[in-house]
Amino acid sequence: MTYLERAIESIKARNSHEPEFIQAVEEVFHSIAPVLEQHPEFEKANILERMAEPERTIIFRVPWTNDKGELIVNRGYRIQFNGVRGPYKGGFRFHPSVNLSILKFLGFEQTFKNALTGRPIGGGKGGADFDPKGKSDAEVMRFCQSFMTELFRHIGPDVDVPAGDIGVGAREIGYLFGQYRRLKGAYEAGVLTGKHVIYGGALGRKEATGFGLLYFTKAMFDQNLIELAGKTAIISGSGNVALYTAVKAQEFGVKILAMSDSAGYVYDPAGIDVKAMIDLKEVRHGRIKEYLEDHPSAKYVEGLRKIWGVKCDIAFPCATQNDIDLESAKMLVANGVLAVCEGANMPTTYEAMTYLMDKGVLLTPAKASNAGGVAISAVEMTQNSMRQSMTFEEVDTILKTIMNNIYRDSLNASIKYGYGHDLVAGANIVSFLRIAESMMLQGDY
Ligand SMILES: NC(=O)C1=CN([C@@H]2O[C@H](COP(=O)(O)OP(=O)(O)OC[C@H]3O[C@@H](n4cnc5c(N)ncnc54)[C@H](OP(=O)(O)O)[C@@H]3O)[C@@H](O)[C@H]2O)C=CC1
Ligand SMILES: O=C(O)CCC(=O)C(=O)O
Repeated sequence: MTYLERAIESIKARNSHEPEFIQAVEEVFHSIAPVLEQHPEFEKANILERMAEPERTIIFRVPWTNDKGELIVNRGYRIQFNGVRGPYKGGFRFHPSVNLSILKFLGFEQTFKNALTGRPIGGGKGGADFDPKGKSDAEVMRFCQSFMTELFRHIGPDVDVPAGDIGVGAREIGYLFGQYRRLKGAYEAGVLTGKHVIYGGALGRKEATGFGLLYFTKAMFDQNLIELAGKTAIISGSGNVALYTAVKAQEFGVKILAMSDSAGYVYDPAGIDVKAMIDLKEVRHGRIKEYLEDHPSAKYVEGLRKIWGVKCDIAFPCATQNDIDLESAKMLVANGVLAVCEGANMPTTYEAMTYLMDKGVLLTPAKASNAGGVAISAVEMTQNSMRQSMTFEEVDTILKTIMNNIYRDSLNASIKYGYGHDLVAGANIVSFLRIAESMMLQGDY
């Protein structure tokens, strides 16, 4: 058995009840076999097993009272995965499906993604099995206050800097920040990112993940001499990442044919009216099928993953993990898809990813193509430390540069290690090397 095989076996045995976590680890570690051959020192330092074990996992009780006066108990988590390159950094997910496996996969992915940005940030992730959907503002506030009442002692601008993810936007970040400030008795603006711009958030953070995804996609299309303008696309999800993917895609001349939520998708042959979709989702907090009320030519189809049967040139999975399974990938290929560009974290199963690449479909790996959000979170941290703020245009220019750099670095690493134009392998290798070398320099922790 090679070192790589032994390490994977050991990690699987230690985390046998965590399928999403094992999936994320295997995907990265399979890419780095040629790197290990050139760096025998990594085996001696047992880098792989150290990298796959979070530095710290915090699990805590979150009691709160609902509007009926009932006391509800949720479970809160913070995984401080790897702090070798800076304060732990990564979002909170509030969703009923949240468990240790999902948060560990997200924390592991985040560590690699953050290294790709080139910014001085480590990796972490957190959240709770709390569902903000259908809750009043007052209930969400009480939940966030209780969550932060435990968590505040574990985070800080130089320690661990959380942000948003599924179910956590500017509203939740505001309540969390307010409670942190109250408990600390200090205005530590850089303790959370994704804050409202009126009190220390960065202009452009809200748009950054979606816009960054399009900058990365454009770099890939340019490299392959394919025109982006005039293409058709479908986007799963209709949350933060999906909406701003739609905005920038449209600006680049792409026609969005369909978008979804967890109940179903809407198809608009005239092209999705993105402004109306933002109003429906961000302002009115409606379900996606309500889009039909003002757009009678559109149709609504119920069911998870049904959207992948819509014929398109580009698929942007922007909802959640394992959204594109093998069956969905086969539908996309049968309909002639050119590219799958990942906005969500690990939205494509390993089998689906392998199938798509074997069929010549261009694929942008999430940890590279959705890194724009956390990259601009790091810019927000910088602004907060300097007590300054930048214009939207300044932030957008930084975002473009970072996304183009990630594309270039991933492509070069893929070529250097014999993978050709495989951005999945390239992104895994670049980030692995940055983390491994930083760990080697800091001793055997
Ligand atoms: N926000 C950010 O900056 C970043 C987010 N990401 C990733 O992008 C993805 C989307 O995040 P974001 O847009 O912030 O989240 P939001 O909560 O804003 O939106 C999530 C969207 O996905 C849909 N969805 C479909 N199926 C599921 C499911 N099984 N579980 C949860 N949601 C589902 C939701 O529909 P419904 O309303 O019906 O639940 C909703 O439309 C996630 O994978 C996240 O980790 C990655 C990088 C940065
Ligand atoms: O902005 C951040 O810190 C985290 C964003 C995030 O959760 C992600 O990149 O998956």
